[in-house]
Amino acid sequence: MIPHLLGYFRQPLRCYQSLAARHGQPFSVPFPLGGRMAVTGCPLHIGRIFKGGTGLYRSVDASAGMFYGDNSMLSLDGEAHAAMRRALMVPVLRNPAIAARLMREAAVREVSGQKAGAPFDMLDTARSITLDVILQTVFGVLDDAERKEFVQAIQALQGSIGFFAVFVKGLRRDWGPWSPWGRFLRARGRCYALIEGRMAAVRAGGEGRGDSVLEHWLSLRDEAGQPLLSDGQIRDNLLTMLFAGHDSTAVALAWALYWTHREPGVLIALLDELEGYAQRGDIGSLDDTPYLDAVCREALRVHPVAPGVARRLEAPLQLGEYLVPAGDVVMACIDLVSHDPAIYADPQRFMPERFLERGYGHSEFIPFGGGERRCPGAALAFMEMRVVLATLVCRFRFRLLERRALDAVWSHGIRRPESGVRMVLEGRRI
Ligand code: HEM
Repeated sequence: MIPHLLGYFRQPLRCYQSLAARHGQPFSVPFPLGGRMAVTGCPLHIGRIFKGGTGLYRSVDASAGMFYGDNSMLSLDGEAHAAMRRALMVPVLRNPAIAARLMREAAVREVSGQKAGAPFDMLDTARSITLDVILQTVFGVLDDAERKEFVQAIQALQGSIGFFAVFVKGLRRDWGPWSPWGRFLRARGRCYALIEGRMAAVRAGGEGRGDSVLEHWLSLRDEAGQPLLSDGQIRDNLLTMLFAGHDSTAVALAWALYWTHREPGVLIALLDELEGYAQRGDIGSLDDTPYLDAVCREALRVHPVAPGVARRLEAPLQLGEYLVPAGDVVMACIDLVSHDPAIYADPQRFMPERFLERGYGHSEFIPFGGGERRCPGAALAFMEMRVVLATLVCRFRFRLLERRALDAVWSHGIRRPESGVRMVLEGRRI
């Protein structure tokens, strides 16, 4: 178990490729939270995993609620999960035109604050942009003081999640504010207090722009005219959105900007396609930009934010010749399928054109997972990648400081570029 875990955490892709070469797919490894896990990057198996119905799976970690709150869609299973998703699945992009405008403004504001000629970390900049966007999407407009408080509270919560507490349940105990779990609980309490304050303000004064996720959830009613969601359900799921909704998008954006500036041909082709957007600045010019889409898809393919998505089985599941027993975990391995040379020729190379030359199936391109737990923020995240990337390359000239191949390292439960993507702002294009 230990050598597997060490190899996995250092280089998940290499570890899984060597196990797949030795044992075929799916192959089985010990699962840190109990039992074994059948891992597969075969599109046929992945399709089968994603087709499994509501009753087939339960959470891989029964105590997930300890992190996100018991009402979070991340903590629920089976029918309770399906019902919560039905209630909560407002299109996060309720008004795409407004969302795109705020994404563009957030991108310009953040980068305009950089000093020309001084090195900066593009991942940090992307995080500020995506945090701003998700806060405005979830809560509507916040004043500067409120925004600052939310940003500090979310960053403190993120910084408080210890690596070991994720995998060692015994460490999830409150031994005071200096203990790892105690620090986490207090940081989460601060976020709860801010969210509850915002809910009260919206209720009391109708504060808000009218199109925020919070306002929508507060307005939902059941057949008897009673609120559909309790305060606890709204609070836990708002925190889930804030948490799940910014870091992963920032990482994907940072990788897209890294490759765009590492491969000069990619930047040239992108600027060529985006000429209309650069001249007019209207979001409508981004409606038909296949190369921009392909760059974003390729960044998600080469560097999946999560190595795979896992489900614990309630009933046995046949994957090829292997019957995975109930109680074990199955993983649709994003890393393996994204780097399968039979699907993506020369998989280590960043080649956006591959997405122009052919389409990829739902089980071949899975950066957002699939089935009933597919990422509910996928449309928002993809749109944000497109708008922010297009805006930054059209408005600003950047130089990449580290041209070497960057590894991905674990951070706060996802993987990010090891040194954050160091860049220099060389000037403005427009
Ligand atoms: C590039 C950015 C993003 C990537 C790569 C990403 C990826 C993922 C993946 C792989 C999953 C697991 C899916 C599964 O189990 O099949 C997931 C779940 C989730 N994501 Fe995202 N995500 C991104 C952005 C977002 C955003 C912007 C939001 C919120 C607005 C969000 C909210 C969530 C939530 C709430 C879940 C849990 C869904 C459930 O368990 O039912 N994500 N995401």
